[in-house]
Amino acid sequence: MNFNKITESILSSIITIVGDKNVLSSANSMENYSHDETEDLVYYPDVVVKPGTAAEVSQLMKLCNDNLIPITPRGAGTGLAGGALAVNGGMMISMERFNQILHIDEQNLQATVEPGVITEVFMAAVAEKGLLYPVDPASKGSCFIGGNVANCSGGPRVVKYGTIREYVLNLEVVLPTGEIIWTGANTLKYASGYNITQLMIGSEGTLGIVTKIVTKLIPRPTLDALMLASFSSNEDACAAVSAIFRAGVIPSSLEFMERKGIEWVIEHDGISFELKDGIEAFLLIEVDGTNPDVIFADCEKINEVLESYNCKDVLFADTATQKEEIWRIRRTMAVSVKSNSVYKEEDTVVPRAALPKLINGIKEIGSRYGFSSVCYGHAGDGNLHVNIIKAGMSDEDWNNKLKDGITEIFELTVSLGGTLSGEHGIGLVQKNFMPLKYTTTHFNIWKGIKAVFDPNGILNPGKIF
Ligand SMILES: O=C(O)CC[C@@H](O)C(=O)O
Ligand SMILES: [Zn+2]
Repeated sequence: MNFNKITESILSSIITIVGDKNVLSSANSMENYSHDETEDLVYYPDVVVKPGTAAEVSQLMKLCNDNLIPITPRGAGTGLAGGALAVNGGMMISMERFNQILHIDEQNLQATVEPGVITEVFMAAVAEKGLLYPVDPASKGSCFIGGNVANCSGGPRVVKYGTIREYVLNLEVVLPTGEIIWTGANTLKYASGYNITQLMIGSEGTLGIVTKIVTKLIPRPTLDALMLASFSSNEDACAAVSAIFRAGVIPSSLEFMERKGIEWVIEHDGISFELKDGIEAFLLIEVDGTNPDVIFADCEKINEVLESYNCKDVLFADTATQKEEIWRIRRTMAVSVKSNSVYKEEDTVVPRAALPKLINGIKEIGSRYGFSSVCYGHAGDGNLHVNIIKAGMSDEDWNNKLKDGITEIFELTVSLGGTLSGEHGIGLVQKNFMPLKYTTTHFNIWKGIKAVFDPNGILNPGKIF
């Protein structure tokens, strides 16, 4: 695609639309927008623009569409697949000024929220009304709900409550042509033609820019119980996962952590936690609800399963502080791994009973290619975050051989019935692996959809496929 540069006259049109205080163009002022949380990739846009209304987004889109200027939509920049990087320069549209919770509708258990609201801020606002919005990725304290929509985010509670897909009812979207539409209806059911709302979710800013989100809310569970089970092997821990569901329990979280990940959290975050010798893997298991007898019975069932899968020890968190500490270990793991080592992160997902084969395969591939990995993630969803660590690998192997190792990891994932990303998206860094799973037919369908929404291909070019 041949894009045009932003001329002086286009720049002055941009300033007319949003005002000059909402336009950044010096390298210094754009530094924060030149990267996200994906490894060490840096791409500067030519200009960062911060509109405040859907009408302004519409005018910006029209301007870029008419002049063939690429647009990169941007949330909080916490993405892990390079989806918000301005790989073609051009205009970055930052949604940070869309930061209002517009309405919490307690009659219908719904809320209308702008995309630049921090996920945790939204969760807290609905919690005040006794309600739950359960989609809480590890970065909930800094990510935007709009970015969560774009990436189809999940987090630890997906196993019981589902991804953001289950919570978005309707979206206001600005299309690259400048048209503004509502994608569906504020209803719990939708059988009225192709579902554009669902198509937008996970489209990684390639089809339109979301300017309002209507979400479903649910009543808050009042009770929870948390346990941390330790195992002497990854395989035992992973094998116990599907057995917990077979025993009739759906935990509200079921997370896997390798020992090395916890060691790095302790080192990086100063968390005090006793790691016993011989323990290699952990399952963090939470159940929630409103009936203490049911929660107690669920914990008993889980305990029985854990015993039969060679669990070495189960720590029940007694107090809110202890629960918070255990969750902090899990939630800070991504940041700790990142600050400890150069890494490359994969987001493999398989049907959950295939987890033991996946983790064993990843380690076996690593030993053949000479890389180590730290794995953790949402075991209840069959979703493992595989952090491949550079330490111990030569620059040459890292640059030349690693790609083959990652290809093998994805081939294994696909052979186990899985796919490339469970919740981080494809963005820039995973797109070359897409043919390992998807055929020309899939690519043709995607390209056809893209052309209908974005005939000039200006919106987030170079992402997904
Ligand atoms: O929320 C994030 O930023 C991503 C890290 C996340 O996938 C995790 O499970 O730790
Ligand atoms: Zn995750």
